[in-house]
Amino acid sequence: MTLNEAVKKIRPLDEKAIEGAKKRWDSIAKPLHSLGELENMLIQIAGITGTPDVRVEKKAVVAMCADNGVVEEGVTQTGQEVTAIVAENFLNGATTCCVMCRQCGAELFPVDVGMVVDTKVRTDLKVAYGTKNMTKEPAMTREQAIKGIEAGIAMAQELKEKGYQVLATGEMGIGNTTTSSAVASVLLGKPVEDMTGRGAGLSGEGLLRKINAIKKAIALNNPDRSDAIDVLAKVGGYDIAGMTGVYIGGAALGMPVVMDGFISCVAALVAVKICPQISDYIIASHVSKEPAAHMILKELDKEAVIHAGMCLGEGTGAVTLFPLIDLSCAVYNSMSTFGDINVEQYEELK
Ligand SMILES: Cc1cc2ncn([C@H]3O[C@H](COP(=O)(O)O)[C@@H](O)[C@H]3O)c2cc1C
Ligand SMILES: O=C(O)c1cccnc1
Repeated sequence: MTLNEAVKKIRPLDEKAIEGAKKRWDSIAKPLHSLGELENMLIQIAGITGTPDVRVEKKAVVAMCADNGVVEEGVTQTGQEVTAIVAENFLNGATTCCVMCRQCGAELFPVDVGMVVDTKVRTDLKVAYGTKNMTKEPAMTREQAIKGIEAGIAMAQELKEKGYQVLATGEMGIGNTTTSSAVASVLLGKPVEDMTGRGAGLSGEGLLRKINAIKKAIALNNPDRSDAIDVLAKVGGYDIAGMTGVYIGGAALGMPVVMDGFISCVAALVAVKICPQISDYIIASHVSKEPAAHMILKELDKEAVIHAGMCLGEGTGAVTLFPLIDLSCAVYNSMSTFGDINVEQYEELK
């Protein structure tokens, strides 16, 4: 499916299914709306999937792996080689996100969308061997950015065919908090200083270099704020593009997509700028510790239920939401209703 085809397929949520899910929650023998956002999450999933019969048994994380040319500017604490090491560790079950997935019964699918080396991770959706250094030239061409997005759409399609019912976005790409801050700064029209944090543990001196590199890249490439693909191509990366595609593909195929942290939220912002309706298909998980994370969530008009000071990436925050979705489903699907029990006891609650 091309980007244009996917965008054309996106429909408003199913109002009948939403009403059905609300009715189901209100019939359950507990105080009304007392599970707060956990109730809203399932109502949203009902609207996305078009049925109040909410089942979220098969869950997948797509981890978009790519390298970012801007790493040459000394904007990260670790070297570029770490991208490939962690990417291969996804296959060995040896990353943080793998451990979390195992614990809660989710599957992780790493994809090489643009790493500088080939590894055992699948390369069939690879667009290029890393982006260019955006402080010297555009990170990607527009065509490459669209190919990156279409890699994400292809993954959503593949996982839908394999029977997955909910997707989460994850990534691995040293330097991708630099590109995320650049994209966010342009799309939100906010100062680079306010949008930039320490990523995976950058020193104070490094943070200054990072801010300066982002400023230089934006000044040189002059991305068009009203054209999210232009912004993504000039100062983004393949990892962000791939995740943008997962949101677009998920929305086109009627699948909920759970956002992870800062990088993941920036990719969602790009998707929503391409097609605002996609927002209805996105579920927020946590508020990353990166300083601009809450601003992106605000721009997306999303409420994240987990405030745990996490800033790991890979999809870890999104996977942390999975057990909460399971708990919510368990209550929704198996609790007794006011109709099943002695109604008089509960009369006051209704
Ligand atoms: C060993 C290691 C494992 C990781 N897993 C996720 N990230 C996280 O850190 C990177 C972004 O931070 P920055 O922009 O500062 O490079 C991304 O790959 C993100 O997923 C990691 C980073 C490291 C070092
Ligand atoms: O919020 C995130 O996803 C994040 C923040 C810092 C480093 N890696 C990921």
